[in-house]
Amino acid sequence: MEVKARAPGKIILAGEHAVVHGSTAVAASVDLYTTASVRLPSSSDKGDHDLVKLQLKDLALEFSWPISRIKEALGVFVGAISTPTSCPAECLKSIVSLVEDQNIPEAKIGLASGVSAFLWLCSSILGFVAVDVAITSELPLGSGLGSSAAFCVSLSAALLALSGSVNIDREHRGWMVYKEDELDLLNKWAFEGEKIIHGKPSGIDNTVSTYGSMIKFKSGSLTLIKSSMPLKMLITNTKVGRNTKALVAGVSERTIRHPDAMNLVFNAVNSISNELSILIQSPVHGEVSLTEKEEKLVELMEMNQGLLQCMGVSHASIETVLRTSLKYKLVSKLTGAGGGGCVLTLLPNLLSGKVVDEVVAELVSCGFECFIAGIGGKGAEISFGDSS
Ligand SMILES: Nc1ncnc2c1ncn2[C@@H]1O[C@H](COP(=O)(O)OP(=O)(O)OP(=O)(O)O)[C@@H](O)[C@H]1O
Ligand SMILES: C[C@@](O)(CCO)CC(=O)[O-]
Ligand SMILES: [Mg+2]
Repeated sequence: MEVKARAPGKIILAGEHAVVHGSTAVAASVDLYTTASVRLPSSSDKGDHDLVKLQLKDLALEFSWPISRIKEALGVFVGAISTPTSCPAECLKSIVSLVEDQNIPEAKIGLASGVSAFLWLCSSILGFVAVDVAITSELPLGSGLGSSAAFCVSLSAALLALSGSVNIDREHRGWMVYKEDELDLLNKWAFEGEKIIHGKPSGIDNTVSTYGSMIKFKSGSLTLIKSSMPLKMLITNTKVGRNTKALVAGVSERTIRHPDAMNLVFNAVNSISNELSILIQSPVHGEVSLTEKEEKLVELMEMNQGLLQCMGVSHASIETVLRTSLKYKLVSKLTGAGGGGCVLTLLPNLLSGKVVDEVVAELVSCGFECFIAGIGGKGAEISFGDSS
């Protein structure tokens, strides 16, 4: 039996990092997906019926463990748990040793946390059974577009579909969406995977990947929102690698050193996110009103970027994108954890295509990659049998 699940990445319009410390943030899904195909091999599949296998297709990597090895390492901690549960520290140690068995090449060692999250989700949701999982992704990994969340959401969605713990029409062909209670369950499992990858996630990335659309998020709760103005964002990937867990930990350490100052920074971000959410939802009355709203949005993005610099998560490559876009009177802010990764630039409604081409050409000449993705679309979906 085989099931596929796909889950989108995201951009954060305002509030990254501060959201980990209780501030409001605003995020939207992007139409770039991670897909997990999960198959339970039958006893006639020679050699595979006693293995747990993970294939990362885009990276041409494959990992596998005999079920007996996983059971021996994790048996005391897990086995088809019906409610989303955090991986205990002792269990994580055993998972790390299972991952070490696989000798991941040093250049790709960042994948170890994703493989660990896989082992926790797979053995907790399905128990100790042979399974063949293949992952493909349209998202750049570790670049601020929520690749870790899309990985955890797509994987958990497919595993839940096979576990029998969700009510779903297995005869339906094509993509379908879980019902609300099941989406909540999926989101909670994905959050447990994110904890293994991010350390201390706020939950915003897995939430927007699960539900899609655009959300306002604060202290674990979401409000779906809808922008009344077109939001065209140029996404520039600086291609500077970074790791969200380390950046989140760095902000927490700065907060311990300067609690009063940092709490004021987080409060300022909270106000920016709330103002941004009201601004984008309020009605637009003609072109003048749209231009005015864009000017306010640009100012909020600029202020948020300044506060992210205060938190210590900007980077020389991000500053280059800011300076380059500013030459064309365009404003940018980092998105996601920063430290490199992706930057958003608002493309106002009346901006000419010629200017967009020029700014893109200059950013590309710096070695960056630029693209425009659709935002605020679908969340997680699953499919049994053939789908495209
Ligand atoms: N398709 C995938 N296959 C395997 N592992 C993945 C995949 N996507 C993400 N990961 C795991 O997530 C890690 C990247 O997560 P990280 O949180 O650092 O970046 P991100 O999620 O892309 O950005 P942000 O958290 O800022 O939005 C990878 O190093 C890997 O461990
Ligand atoms: C940096 C952060 O705020 C967003 C990463 O996309 C971390 C989190 O909220 O889990
Ligand atoms: Mg992440």
